Amino acid sequence: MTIPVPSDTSAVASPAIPDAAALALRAVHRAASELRRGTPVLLRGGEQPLVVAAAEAVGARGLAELAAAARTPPVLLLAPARAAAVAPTPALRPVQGAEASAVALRLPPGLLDPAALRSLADPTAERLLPEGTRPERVPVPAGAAAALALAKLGRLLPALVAAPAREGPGLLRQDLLSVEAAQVLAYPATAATSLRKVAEAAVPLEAAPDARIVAFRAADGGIEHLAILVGRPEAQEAPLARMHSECFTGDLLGSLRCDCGPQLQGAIGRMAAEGAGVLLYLAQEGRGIGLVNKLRAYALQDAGLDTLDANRALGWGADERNFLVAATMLRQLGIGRVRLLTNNPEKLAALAACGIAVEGRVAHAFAPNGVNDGYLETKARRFGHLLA
Ligand SMILES: Nc1nc2c(ncn2[C@@H]2O[C@H](COP(=O)(O)OP(=O)(O)OP(=O)(O)O)[C@@H](O)[C@H]2O)c(=O)[nH]1
Ligand SMILES: [Zn+2]
Repeated sequence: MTIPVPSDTSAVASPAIPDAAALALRAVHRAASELRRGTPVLLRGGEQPLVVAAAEAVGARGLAELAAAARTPPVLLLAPARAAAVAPTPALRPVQGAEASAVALRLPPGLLDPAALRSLADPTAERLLPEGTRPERVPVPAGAAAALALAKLGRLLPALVAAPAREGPGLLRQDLLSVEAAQVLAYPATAATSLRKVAEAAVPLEAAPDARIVAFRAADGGIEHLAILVGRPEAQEAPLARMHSECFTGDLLGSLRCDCGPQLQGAIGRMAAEGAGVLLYLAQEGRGIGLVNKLRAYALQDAGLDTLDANRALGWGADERNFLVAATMLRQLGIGRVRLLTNNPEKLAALAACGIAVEGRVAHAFAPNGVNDGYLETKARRFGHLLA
């Protein structure tokens, strides 16, 4: 029996990326998974390693492992916006550089418990703290910014228990995974540039019978990003393109809270009408915060915050997406110039900054549906979205 060889081997071959980059991606991806399991990890880079665990995931066992590896009692690391809600007192000293993006709080013994940590981390899980147990601000340890970044890569709330690690063989016996702070900070760019085509097939769509899907995977082994090609966009001078961030609720369920469903279908329909286009379906649910955190943000929006303040209250930025992913995919598809379907000026600037020539913007606004009116109004007023 002969095994058929695909005619386009670029669809299956995965050119090697430099060893150091591959090892860095592996180390960071593993460490983020450990945090999701409630296991502590070691962050190296400062004068002494920091042992950290995710506040929303750590249980009694993880806290005991952390204590065994720590030189001092742990502190709680939070993003500044969340810390302002938990401990509204001035910082002890002005903070500078990367550490300005984190706040450290001393944890009174009563709060070093999984349920208390979860409620300190998560504004949607808040419960009253016992009288006199308000956490107090302390100096931020080196590596705090990388610790918060690692939790975010694991799509966890940026809230961690952290302590300087003990030196010596005792630490090795703990068998904790270790990762470099610099590798964590470089991860989004390293992962984006490591994307490679891993599969390709024709998938005729109701609105676009001549459609293909090309799947791209990063060397970290994480979730794939998809390109939906209508016709042959690579043969056009500057084809229609859309960078569409995944929205489980809007794209799949038809949620009325956002405009993603109509934007997705509308983009494909428009590309079919023009005869060609490329829609990049990016695994960046919730503007990069993940579905679980988007649901938390929705709960905060139901309590009165808008979409931007809800992200910040959870400790995230307003928009955590990285569009280098999209530029890498376009380049591998042989598309260097595009007309971008979007209302978001940040997307135009971000794609251009990654080396794709953005020849113009094609407006992509849909009428409010009675539920998403406030959301669309916030996008225009606070994100600068263009309405036409
Ligand atoms: N965090 C958060 N994400 C949301 C919310 N509503 C929708 N999203 C996410 O926002 C993303 C949709 O953004 P896009 O449509 O790609 O882009 P955009 O920034 O709105 O710009 P356009 O190109 O004009 O649509 C999806 O990942 C949604 O899951 C929300 O209230 N909070
Ligand atoms: Zn949506």
